[in-house]
Parts: sequence; C-alpha cells; structure tokens
Amino acid sequence: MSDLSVLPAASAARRTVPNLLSIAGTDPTGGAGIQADLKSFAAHRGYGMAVVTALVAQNTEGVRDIHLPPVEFLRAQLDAVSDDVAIDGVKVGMLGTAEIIGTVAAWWDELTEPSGTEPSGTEPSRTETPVLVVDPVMVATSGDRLLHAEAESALIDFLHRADLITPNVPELALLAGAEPATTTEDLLAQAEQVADTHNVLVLAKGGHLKDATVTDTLVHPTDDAGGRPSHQQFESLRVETTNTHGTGCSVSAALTALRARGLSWPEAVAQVKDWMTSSLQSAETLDVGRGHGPIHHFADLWA
Ligand SMILES: Nc1ncnc2c1ncn2[C@@H]1O[C@H](COP(=O)(O)OP(=O)(O)O)[C@@H](O)[C@H]1O
Ligand SMILES: Cc1ncc(COP(=O)(O)O)c(N)n1
Repeated sequence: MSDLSVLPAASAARRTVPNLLSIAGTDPTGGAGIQADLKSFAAHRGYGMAVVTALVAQNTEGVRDIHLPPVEFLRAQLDAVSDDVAIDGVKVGMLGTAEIIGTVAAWWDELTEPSGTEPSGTEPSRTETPVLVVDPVMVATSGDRLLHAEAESALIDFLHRADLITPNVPELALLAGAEPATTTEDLLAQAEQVADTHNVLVLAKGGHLKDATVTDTLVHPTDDAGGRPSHQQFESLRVETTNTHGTGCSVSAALTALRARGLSWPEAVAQVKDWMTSSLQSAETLDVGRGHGPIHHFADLWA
C-alpha cells in the first residue's frame, strides 16, 4: 500500500497561474473594491493578492465612511508584496487622495524602472513588467465620491503608466473635460481624445448609456506615424437588473488576469464581456443586501 501520509506537491518550476495584485479600497459586503477583485481574479484562474488603499464602510446601499491608513503603511504593504512575490499583473482601483496616488506611483516607478544597480540576487524572479490596468474610480454606483475632487489631476497624471484604462461614462467625461456621453459615438470620440492625450489604450464602458444593448469600445492611441489602429466594439444585450455593484471593479480585475495569462486585449475583453453578462444574469440567485446587489462572480463555475 502506498504511503498516504505524503502527497506530492504540483511542480512550481514554471508559473502557469499568474500572481495578480489589486491595489484598491474595500467593500465589507464583498461586491466591489478589493473583495470583488479577488473573486474576479479567482474566476479567471489567477492567484489574487491585495493592498488596501482605503477602508470603506459601505454596503449595497451606499458609502457611510472612509478611513485612510497612513501612506507609509500603504507603502509598507506594497513593498511586502513586491519584495517577495514576482507580480504578473496589477489592477489599480480606488486611490482616494493625491497622496495615495503619489505613493502608488513612486512604488510602481521603482518596481518597473531599471535602478542602474546590479541585481542583488534576492529579487523575486520576474522577467517582464507586470500588466497594469487602471480603473479610474471616482464615484460609486451609489453616487458617493471615492476620489477627492482635488486629486483628479493627480489621477490623470498617473494614467500614462497603464497598459489599459477602463473608464465608465462619467469617468471618461471627466478625463476628456466634456459632458457625459449619451451615445456610443460620443463615447468613442471622448475615448479617442483620452487615448491620445495620455498615450494609453482605453476601454470605454457603455453600461451607463440607455441603449437596449451595452457596448464597450477598445480605443488605441494614435501611433508614431500619426495613424490609429481601428477601434473594436464589444456589444451584448443589456441585462435588466439593479445588481450592478462592483461591475467596473470586476471587469478591470478580470482583464488584468486574462492579459497576464497571455490573451490579447481584444480576446480578453470579448471573454470578460461574456462573463459579465452571465454574472449579471445570475446576480439574483445571490441574496445580498437591499440596494444595488453584487454580481455572481462564479455563475459559470457553480452552474
Ligand atoms: N445592464 C447591463 N447588462 C450587461 N452588461 C452590463 C450592464 N451594465 C454594465 N454592463 C457591463 O459591465 C461592465 C461595467 O460597465 P459600466 O456600468 O459602464 O461601468 P462601471 O461599473 O465602472 O460604472 C461593462 O463591461 C459593461 O458592458
Ligand atoms: C472600494 C470601492 N471601489 C470601487 C467602487 C466602485 O464600484 P462600482 O461603481 O462598480 O459600484 C466601490 N463602490 N468601492
């Protein structure tokens, strides 16, 4: 009889599960922020890690209070992860203040820019710059502000670091300095402006438009020759539900996971859009709270 007391561990010689970090605020009811990101990473086969920028006393009905840990402690959390773990993807959500944005920016720049010093041999074995997705979180579905108004310009300055930004309609309007789009064409024009200004790929999410279908548009900045790769639109039927708490957080985390797993951006967006539709369709099988409930991150897995 074989020895049942020892189970062989799977080989970790080559990492096939990406290490993914969410830098975001919390939602103790589990639908948005870091809690949603961790579920979304797991639903997309990634190993989830989390650094808390802000403790948010919120539920499905709204935000009650926000506590900001000192930025020295935020930096200590970031270093604790990056000193030890090879990070494949980072999703940035709620940042809250200009000081927090500056702290995350300094950490990111040190992590990704060559220091000029010889490696000590103790760094985690990362071969490439991690994927960086920034969800420019400003206002929650409930209408509560999650970014100080005076921190908007600091957030805008942060964006050029991202591989992809994922604004919703009001966030894109703010970034473009325009009124919120009312049509997919307006959304596209604003996304082109923002993509060029910050030289960043933009996924303009159309959930807040009133159409019967929901269209997200992936927009590239113009290239060095002044041309723009054609944009791609991802359309789905609109799910009739008020359980939309955390949709933006979940989408940006899912995209981080799939890109870190090697999918192209269009492949990742197409897959995440399908997943989001079924997560919204199954949201009512959960019974969480009296307000805007969470989506069902594991609808397909549990089916
Ligand atoms: N009612 C809906 N039916 C189907 N998809 C939706 C619906 N609402 C939002 N989505 C999708 O969920 C994601 C988040 O969209 P959006 O609501 O625009 O952003 P946010 O959650 O950041 O406000 C997008 O991929 C969007 O297409
Ligand atoms: C900590 C935190 N981050 C982000 C959101 C936005 O979530 P949504 O707008 O998708 O409800 C939120 N409510 N809380």
